[in-house]
Amino acid sequence: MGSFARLYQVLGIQRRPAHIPVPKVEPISKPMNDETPVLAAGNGPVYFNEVNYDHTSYTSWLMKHPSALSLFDRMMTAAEGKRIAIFLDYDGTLSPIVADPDRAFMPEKMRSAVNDVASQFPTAIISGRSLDKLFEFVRLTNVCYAGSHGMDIMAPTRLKNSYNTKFKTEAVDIKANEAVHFQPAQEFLPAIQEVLCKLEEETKMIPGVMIEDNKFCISVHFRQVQEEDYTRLEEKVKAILEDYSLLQLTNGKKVMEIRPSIKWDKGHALEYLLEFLGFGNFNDVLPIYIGDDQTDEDAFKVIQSRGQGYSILVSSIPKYTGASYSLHDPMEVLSFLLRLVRWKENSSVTIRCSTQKER
Ligand SMILES: O=P(O)(O)OC[C@H]1O[C@H](O[C@H]2O[C@H](CO)[C@@H](O)[C@H](O)[C@H]2O)[C@H](O)[C@@H](O)[C@@H]1O
Repeated sequence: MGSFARLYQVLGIQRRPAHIPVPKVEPISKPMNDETPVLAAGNGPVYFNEVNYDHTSYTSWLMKHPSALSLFDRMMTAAEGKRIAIFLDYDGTLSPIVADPDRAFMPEKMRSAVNDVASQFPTAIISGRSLDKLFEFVRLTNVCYAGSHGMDIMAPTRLKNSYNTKFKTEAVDIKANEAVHFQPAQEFLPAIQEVLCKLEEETKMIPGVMIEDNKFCISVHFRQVQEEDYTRLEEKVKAILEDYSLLQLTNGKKVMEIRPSIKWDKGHALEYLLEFLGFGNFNDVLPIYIGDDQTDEDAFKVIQSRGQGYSILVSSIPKYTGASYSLHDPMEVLSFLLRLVRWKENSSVTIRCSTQKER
């Protein structure tokens, strides 16, 4: 048994045995499972999942979105002398996707790697989870956090160089360090709370539904719902939302997400955090963003439009993405983070040695 597998076992994380295929699940009306379309030559969009995609298509997809591990040296040579900042998604990136959202623990090795990365580079974790839940999972005090898809940002004040004062209130993090909170969707909280109560009441008769309160967003999980109940669930959710025109419905990995209809997403959170870190006005800044889900595409777009930085999609299947690079799964994310730390340590030694020689 590999060390990760052992770690998963100790932590009680569920993994699907390799010989049991993931059941093929049809989308509700749009794709609502783990799969996103890839273009099959001449045939229009096709939905791939672990059952029906083949390795040839993954290999040709890799040509367009090469592995950030294979190209690590080349990427880092280009990053030499730049101010690097690291942005990480949580579910599916730092923790494996598991059936029970409450048990999506971060392996200890990953926590230690993120801690090491954060001691070398400004680091932020941007997630759809509530800020509290995210902090409970990660438990590191040297990183910035953005929960609710970027609508709830908490950053240690000591990491701050400059920031936007709009919507800002001073706060204190659990270790009593000063922190900055940024919550651009506060006015939506009453509506979100109302919808949460209605959803809990009106979906409780559908077995397997799990409603997750992510503070400024709500996740309606259907990973454990029987396929024949999908339509009923979707109808119930949509009927509730008819009375709330300021809330919108989006899709993630076997989850429907309800969130405020404001122009604020993970891409905006990335820009906000760059500004907060004092990196907003420099043209030698190189953000590295790693994420696995649809909501991470907004951050990939920001990196693309800045014309600087590396966007890395975590995916074991071919997908439409704006990311330039890829990593196969959280284990590869771990390897990438460890290499990053080693690269930084080695480049610091090289700089120290050459400065000493010059003296
Ligand atoms: O932005 P992220 O950190 O990727 O969060 C997105 C959603 O992730 C979680 O749900 C997903 O992971 C669960 C645990 O592995 C899995 O059971 C679920 O099917 C996935 O959709 C989280 O529970 C959601 O609230 C987040 O919005």
